[in-house]
Amino acid sequence: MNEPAIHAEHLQKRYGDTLAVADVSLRVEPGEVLGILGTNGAGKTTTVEMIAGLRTPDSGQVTVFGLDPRRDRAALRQVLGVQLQKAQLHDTLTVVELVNLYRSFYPDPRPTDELLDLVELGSQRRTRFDKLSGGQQQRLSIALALAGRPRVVILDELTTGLDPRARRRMWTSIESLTEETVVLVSHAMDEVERLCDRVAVIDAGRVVALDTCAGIIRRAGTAGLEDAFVALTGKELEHENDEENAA
Ligand SMILES: Nc1ncnc2c1ncn2[C@@H]1O[C@H](COP(=O)(O)OP(=O)(O)OP(=O)(O)O)[C@@H](O)[C@H]1O
Repeated sequence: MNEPAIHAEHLQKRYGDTLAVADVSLRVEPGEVLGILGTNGAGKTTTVEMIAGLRTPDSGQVTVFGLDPRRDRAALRQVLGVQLQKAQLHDTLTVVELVNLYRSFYPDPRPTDELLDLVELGSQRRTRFDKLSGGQQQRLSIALALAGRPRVVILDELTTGLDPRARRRMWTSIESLTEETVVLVSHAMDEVERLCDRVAVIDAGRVVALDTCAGIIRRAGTAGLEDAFVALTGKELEHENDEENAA
């Protein structure tokens, strides 16, 4: 079998008394789009932060194309792009300055215009980061995650806070990433069903299902992914975009 893009085995992470990640094992194949689906506080962000080397697991192992995210930091930076929920960027730099700053970290970066087009920020190129809307800031952070042509991209809450049109356009952009391995943290069923080859359902820090959407639905014996999620976790997902989508 080929080397996996991501191989996580029995990851565990605690914050004080909170067991954020109890036991997460995942294998993501190169080129695959894996969704991580779970309710608030399920442990999704902590899981991807351990994959990205931003947090050290208390126990367990993770590799990204064979690299240890903590030990092989410099090498990992060349293969992994991360967009986290809250981007912390230099507020006073403009969109194009930030894009070019990030491009400068890599030997063969994507062209500036390609990045701006991908997230539809071409007309905001001279706007300072702190003058962008929340959705624009989020789109910029996705462009920055893709600047170095990473082999693996982690996107945490790709479209949360985006309006319905921006959401659909972002999906189209992600669908154009055919070479990359993508880990997409989400609590939106429609997003996961459209974009992901397989889905890991995480509940209370554990993987309770890891399969294609169709496989998860079949095993749960439900009509759709949403009902399967409820059957697996006993919890409902929030629907922050529903009202907007109906508009
Ligand atoms: N830095 C931290 N310090 C203390 N507790 C934390 C910290 N980060 C997360 N937690 C707790 O760990 C648990 C898992 O959090 P995590 O952010 O990984 O979940 P999540 O599934 O990404 O949630 P969300 O969908 O709300 O982003 C939660 O109970 C959260 O409150």
